[in-house]
Order: sequence, then C-alpha cells, then structure tokens
Amino acid sequence: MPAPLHAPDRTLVPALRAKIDRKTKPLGALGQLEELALQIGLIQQTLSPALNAPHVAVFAGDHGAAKAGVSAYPQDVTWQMVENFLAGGAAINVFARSNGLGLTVVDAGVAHDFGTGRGGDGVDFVSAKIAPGTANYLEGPAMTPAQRDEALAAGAAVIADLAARGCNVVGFGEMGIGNTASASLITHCLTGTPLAECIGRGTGLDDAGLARKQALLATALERHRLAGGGDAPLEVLAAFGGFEIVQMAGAMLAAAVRRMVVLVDGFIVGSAALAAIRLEPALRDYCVFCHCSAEPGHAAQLAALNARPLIDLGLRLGEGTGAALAWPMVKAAVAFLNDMASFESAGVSDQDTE
Ligand SMILES: O=C(O)c1ccc[n+]([C@@H]2O[C@H](COP(=O)([O-])O)[C@@H](O)[C@H]2O)c1
Ligand SMILES: Cc1cc2nc[nH]c2cc1C
Repeated sequence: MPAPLHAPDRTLVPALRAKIDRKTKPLGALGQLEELALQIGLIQQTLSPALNAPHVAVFAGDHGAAKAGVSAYPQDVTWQMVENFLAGGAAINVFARSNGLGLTVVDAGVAHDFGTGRGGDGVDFVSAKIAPGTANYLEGPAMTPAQRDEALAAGAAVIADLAARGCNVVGFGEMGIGNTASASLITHCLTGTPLAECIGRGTGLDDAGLARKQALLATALERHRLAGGGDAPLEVLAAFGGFEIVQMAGAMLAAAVRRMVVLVDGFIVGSAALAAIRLEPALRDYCVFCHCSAEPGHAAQLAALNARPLIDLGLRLGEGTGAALAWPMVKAAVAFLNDMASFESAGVSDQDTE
C-alpha cells in the first residue's frame, strides 16, 4: 500500500450541498446523480471535480474448481475471451470505445501463455500472472498467503501505472470461468447471507447444474471450516480466490489511496470490493456501484454495503460492461455540478419561502 487509506474529509459537504441546491432545478430533482456529484466532490476535495483519462481494467484469471463443474462453459473460454479482448471484439471493447474509455487487460492468472508484446490497437495488456490458475478449493486453499499478498501488490501496480498516465477514475471488470462460484463463497463468508442465497446460475447453468454448484460450494465451505478457516477477509480471499478477484481488491485499495473514483461492475467485481472494504472500510466512500447484476448474490453484497447501483439492466456479463455503461451517468454528475447554471447566474426565481 503506497499510503494509508483515509475516508474523504467531509468538511466540504455543506459547500457541495449548497452548490448542488443552487442549481436551476427543484431541490433534489436530480436524485441519485446529486449524491454522486457530492461523492466525487468529496473524493477530489473540490467543488469543481474533473474526471481525467477514464479507464477500465479487466482482470482475468482461471479457477481450479472450474474443472469440478461449477460453470456452464469450459475453462478455455477464459483465455479465448482474453484473446477476444486483445483483438477488440468483446462487449467491453465495444462499450469502452463508444464511451471514450481506455482499456487494460490484466492476466492475473490465466492458464494460458499469451506470449510477449501483446496489446496495442487501443487495448493495453499487463502480464501479472501469479500462477496458471488457482488450486481447486474443493481440495485445499485456492492460493497460499504469499500468492494472495503477491496478487494484492500486483493489482496495486496496475493502478500505479494508470495513475502515472493521468487516470483518476477507473472501472473494474473481470473474466474467469468459474468466478461466480468464488464470488458466492466470498459473499457468504463476508456478509453472513446463507450460502444458497449467494449462489446463482452464472453463465447460465440449468437446474441440474445449479444443484451441482450448490452442493460443490457447500462442500468447499465445509472443507474450509474443517481446516479451521474463518471469515477474516484475507483468509477468505486465499481460501476461495481467484487471482483476478484478489488483484482487483488490491487495485481498488491502491486507487482509493490515490483518491481515484472506483467504478464497481457486477457480482464478481463486487466480491472484490466487499473484501477490500472489509479490509479498509474507508474504501467504501471511493466506490460507485454501477449496476445491479442478475446474479442473485449481488443483492446481498449491495445490501451489506448499503449501496444503490446506478443502473439495473439485468446484465450478467462481467468484463466491466456495467461500469462502462454507467460511465455516461458518472460524467453527467460531474458535468451538472460544474456547468449547470444557478438560480442567481440564470436569474431564475427560487421557491417561495413563505
Ligand atoms: O458480473 C457479473 O455480475 C457476472 C455474472 C455472471 C457471470 N459473469 C461472467 O461470467 C463468468 C463467470 O461465470 P461462471 O458461470 O463461469 O461462474 C465470468 O467470466 C464473469 O465475467 C459475470
Ligand atoms: C462467452 C463468454 C464471455 C464472457 N465474458 C465474461 N464472461 C464470459 C463468459 C462467457 C462464456
């Protein structure tokens, strides 16, 4: 961690509220956008925030448990989709391009050799592989404590690079066959929501597949408990992985230390945010929860973090697509705070006070 993480100083709240309330609109009429403008003003400690070099970072990793049958798709889809990102053809490429967002793809631990000199053509590639996939948490911890710490640091390094390029707002995305299972286990351990309520169909399991995933994850949890495993966030991250989730947690903490705005995507990114916030509660104030995933466990995360996401489109894709789609609203919140006329500047009559 480059520096300790503090919640933003709230001294500026009355001035920000006053600026928002003097805009030419009925009080509170921009709803959640007003809270967002206030949040970003506080993060940047200014009445006139600026969002610079916006970027989405997609962390990819493979999961040992994928081979046990927790996903509707084979593990190879992880590396194949990374190639798709690098070729510019995935949904996140399209949404990032159409919304003016930079894109970085991080190999956090994919079971594939991507070779050297990858990236270019509007997509950056970072090789930060901790190992070619996690161990199978049905048999033992997904990673060692040393690997977890290495992954946290690797995520922080991705942010250091983005910050050096002038980025102060970063959207998080992920790719990893089997990672909804990890996110379910993390969500259960860190929120106390019954495990079954944290588990969904992910990429589209049928009823039999969902029943198998439920049984496998109950077994994984039992193994963790029998081995003396508890619910401390660092312990849970090492127990269930994946490398992409742990790298995102490290990256989010590093971003907040740098006073960057953290755009949280769906269920898997949410599990990284949940773990990182449990480690450093001040991170919560830097997070914008972009969308509500169709994966049922996401609601438990959002409730535990008292978060109301910006959009609810029934998405369950990942890749950072929810963050990229919500980006225009984040931009709009800052634009109205900076550019909208006030009652005074526009000569518009304020509400009657008698
Ligand atoms: O972001 C979400 O809320 C989300 C919900 C369901 C699935 N996904 C994506 O689908 C993959 C994980 O699904 P699964 O079924 O393999 O665990 C992974 O690559 C995620 O990006 C993502
Ligand atoms: C095709 C495909 C694309 C994805 N993008 C994120 N997760 C994914 C899972 C699958 C299966």
